[in-house]
Amino acid sequence: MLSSEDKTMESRKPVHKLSETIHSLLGWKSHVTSNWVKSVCDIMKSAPPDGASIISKPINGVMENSMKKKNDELHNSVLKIEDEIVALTAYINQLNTQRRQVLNEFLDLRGNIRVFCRIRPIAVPENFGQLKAVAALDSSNVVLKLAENKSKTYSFDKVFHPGSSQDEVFAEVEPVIKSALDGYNACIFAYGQTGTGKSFTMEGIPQSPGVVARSMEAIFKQAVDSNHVYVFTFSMLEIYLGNLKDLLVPQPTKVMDPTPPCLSIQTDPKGGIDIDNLVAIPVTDVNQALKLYKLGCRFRSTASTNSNKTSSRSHCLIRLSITCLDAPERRRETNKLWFVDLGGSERVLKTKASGRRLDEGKAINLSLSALGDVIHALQKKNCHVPYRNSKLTQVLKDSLGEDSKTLMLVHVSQKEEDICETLCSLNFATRVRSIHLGNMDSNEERAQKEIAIAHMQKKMKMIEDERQDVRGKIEKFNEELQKLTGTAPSSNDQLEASHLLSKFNQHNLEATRRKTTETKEAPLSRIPRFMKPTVCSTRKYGADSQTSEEKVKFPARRRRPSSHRAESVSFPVKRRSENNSECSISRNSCLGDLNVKSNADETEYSQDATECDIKSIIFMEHEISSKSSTQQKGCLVSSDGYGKGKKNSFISTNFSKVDNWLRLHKNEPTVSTTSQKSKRVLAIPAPEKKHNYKFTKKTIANNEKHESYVDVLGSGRLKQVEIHKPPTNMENIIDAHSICDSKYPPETLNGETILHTKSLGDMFMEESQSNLRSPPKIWGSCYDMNQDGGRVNQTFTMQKEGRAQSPETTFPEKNSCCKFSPSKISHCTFETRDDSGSSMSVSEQDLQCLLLPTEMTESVSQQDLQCSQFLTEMTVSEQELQCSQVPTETSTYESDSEDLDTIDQISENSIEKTRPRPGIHNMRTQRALFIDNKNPKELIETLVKPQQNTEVLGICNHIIGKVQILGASALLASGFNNLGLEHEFFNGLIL
Ligand SMILES: Nc1ncnc2c1ncn2[C@@H]1O[C@H](COP(=O)(O)OP(=O)(O)OP(=O)(O)O)[C@@H](O)[C@H]1O
Repeated sequence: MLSSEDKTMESRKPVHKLSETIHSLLGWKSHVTSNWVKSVCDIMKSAPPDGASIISKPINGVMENSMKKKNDELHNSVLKIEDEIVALTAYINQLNTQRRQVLNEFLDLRGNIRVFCRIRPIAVPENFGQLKAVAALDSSNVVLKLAENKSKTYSFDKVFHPGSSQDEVFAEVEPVIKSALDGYNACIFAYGQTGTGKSFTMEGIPQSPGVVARSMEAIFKQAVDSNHVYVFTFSMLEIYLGNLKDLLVPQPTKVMDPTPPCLSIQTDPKGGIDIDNLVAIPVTDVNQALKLYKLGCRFRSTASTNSNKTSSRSHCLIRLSITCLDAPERRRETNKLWFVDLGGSERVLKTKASGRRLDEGKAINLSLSALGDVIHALQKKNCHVPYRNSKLTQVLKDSLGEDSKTLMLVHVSQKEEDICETLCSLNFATRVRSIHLGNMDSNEERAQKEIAIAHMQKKMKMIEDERQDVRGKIEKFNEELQKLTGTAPSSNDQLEASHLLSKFNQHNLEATRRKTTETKEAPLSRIPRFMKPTVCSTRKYGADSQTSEEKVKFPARRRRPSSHRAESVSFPVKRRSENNSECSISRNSCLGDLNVKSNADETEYSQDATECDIKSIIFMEHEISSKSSTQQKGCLVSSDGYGKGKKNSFISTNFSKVDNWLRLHKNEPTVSTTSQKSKRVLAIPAPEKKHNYKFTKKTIANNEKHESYVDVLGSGRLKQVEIHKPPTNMENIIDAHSICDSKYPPETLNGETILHTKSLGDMFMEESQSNLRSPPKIWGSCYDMNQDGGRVNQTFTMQKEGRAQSPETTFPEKNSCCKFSPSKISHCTFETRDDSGSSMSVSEQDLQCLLLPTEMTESVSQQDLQCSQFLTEMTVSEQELQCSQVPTETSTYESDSEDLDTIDQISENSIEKTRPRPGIHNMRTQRALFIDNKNPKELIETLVKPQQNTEVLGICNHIIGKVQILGASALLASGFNNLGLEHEFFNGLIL
């Protein structure tokens, strides 16, 4: 039997021995023509890989030589092309370096800060009766007609007349974009009076995109064209009323929405500026960048003013971070390119702005003046530059100085009525321009500079043409190479790119890891108290700063509705089209119909961008791009998609902020109250469970005051009680002093005052010694425990006046007894929420309330109260506990202020010192203990010395009797009668 391998060999045999077969054929059949032999050889040559070995085996000397020759030729030509490509690549690199040098020289000559002036055209309806105050003299001079025979000329690097197109503007902006790719920090900003076309220049209109869109396109194209691999991240923020706002994060529109984390400006030791918490999204191509830009624009705050129907009420800043690891000649490994659409300067008198519009205008003017101061200081080469005077200059600090390229586009209006603003803008722009050019330059020097600049421009053009030529040649050679070898030329690039990407990812990952380890929080227990986060700081810095433990314990607080939000109403945007309305709206709302929540003087804007909007751009794009990115050089961020498979660490790191926020948005804290308005709380004790309680504070219902201190039993030690908004549906009476057991004086454990609460049984007993009168429908008790000790810290007594509503709130009328064990009484958490409708949360399982009979009135006597089996340390079964559900709805008996007064009173005075207001305090105490005791002193005495009360003896004896019965029963049950003791013995015990 032949094995499968042998069979394969057998099947290959004829092909392997084809040359020998031909030999033999030639010998045997001399009539076979040489043509036939040639054709057979051709077939062999074109045979599939299996036949490759045949080629290597020469048929004869001639064929061997010709084959070798051909192979060599092929090999040589491949080598030659490869050499050419290498040489051309080296040349193109040389040209790149030259171009970079020339560009820098050019920009240096022009100045690190270049200033362009753009004159806004007057629209036809506006044109009527308008005189033109500004005109472009030539491509670099502008004339301002101040009076009939007085005018002033201003010089700028470039002047765009009213008819200039967006293309023309961008052509002048492009060198700065190139500088950004060369590793320089760059900043392009639009300045000018409101309504002069800043947003038109930067953002553009759909038919004619602005500088931002064009720059994005150019930068991605140049990145692909270059021989380097770049990684880009996109961020967008606005400075509104002096505050930074991330435009890529949905802003809260509802009261319940969580507040996004605060953006804060950080300076690194090298002077670099970073914005903490600003979302930076990696973008791999221009489409992603533009989609994010569009999304951010939707979030911008705009409003209708007298000067502009869609006036920007903030400064909008777009940041493109560029990282390139394989280009040591670049200025920086990571640099930033800023696009800034400044808010329009406006004269309040003219715009007649008031309210919020006025505030916005003032904030804009202030920051613009701070920008002017910075520029002035830079111009004067002052040692102190006042960057810190505004958020705008702080953010742009490292992009405005010496080592960066700045381009300012000043916008002016032609209208005569705007002449003052135009004059201010032109003066400001001239001041900016003079930073580098210097006012001291003579005309001759300036002329020389202009010649040098022109020369540089020529040189740059030549280099650029040459580069294009060389690039064309390289492409041709690559195609030839592809034909010869059958391999794609980009494979090397891809390999290189993926290598660089992994390097970049590693770099980022390490940086992130370093950052996290540096900032890793020490365990809270080890941190000094003053360093621990406060509620405010936790709220300010968002949920991120909370430990997971904290998150579990204290669900994120909901935003307290600010007054203006509370006033917000929804109405269609179209109705607000009048100029100078007091409503700021998102940019998108100008385009489409939105549910804008706004009001007069309302500057909050509804943003309709949802989670989906962001995810669709951020995540979907990355999913898509991950497939296409391998095709591109310079567009290298890949991902396996959101939430599945292996994720690109870099992306995941960068997305985490968005994702966290979105998660935060989703996981709104759910209020787990069991005592919502109409919900009932089980009074029957829940099966005991092991709790890991760590309640350290109680929130006790009350009104505005936030905290009060209760000095318990005059011990001098304060127990902190936090007070929030009152639950309107429940009364809480805290009579800590009334339930503290005098037998066990308070002690301190871990700095906390520990109250040995009087057991409920004791209280019950005591109360029964007094005249029972008008017992409340509900009363209950709860206490909290520390995780470890199970110590009772505090006891609350709740009660309800009036009739219980529940049919379950029945109690045996005759035999009105209540059996319970304090040991079964578990924990109770009182929790009020300031904005959630004053709910009170009482843990269902933890709260064990004792319900007294509904019909229990003054007529209830001591005999009726057959509270016979009261055993403080015994667990009483659920059946024994004749308790039922307690409705939490309670009537408002006393005003909240009264509650507060009482608490205050308690806090101020120890029990001994207390001079409670007769009435309220008295009533409380009485209600707490179900007794009618006119004098609180008497009450205390009753508590402290119950034995002195003669009536007490009766009930005590009664209880003792019951205990004896129980004891005897226990003895019987455990078989003591077997010892020979007679029934009389047990009866004697009982009686
Ligand atoms: N060069 C221009 N060509 C055509 N229309 C223009 C031009 N410049 C501005 N406009 C138009 O003028 C109006 C106001 O422009 P824009 O909103 O850009 O001003 P702005 O300076 O950004 O104002 P603000 O500072 O209040 O935001 C827009 O309708 C815009 O389309």
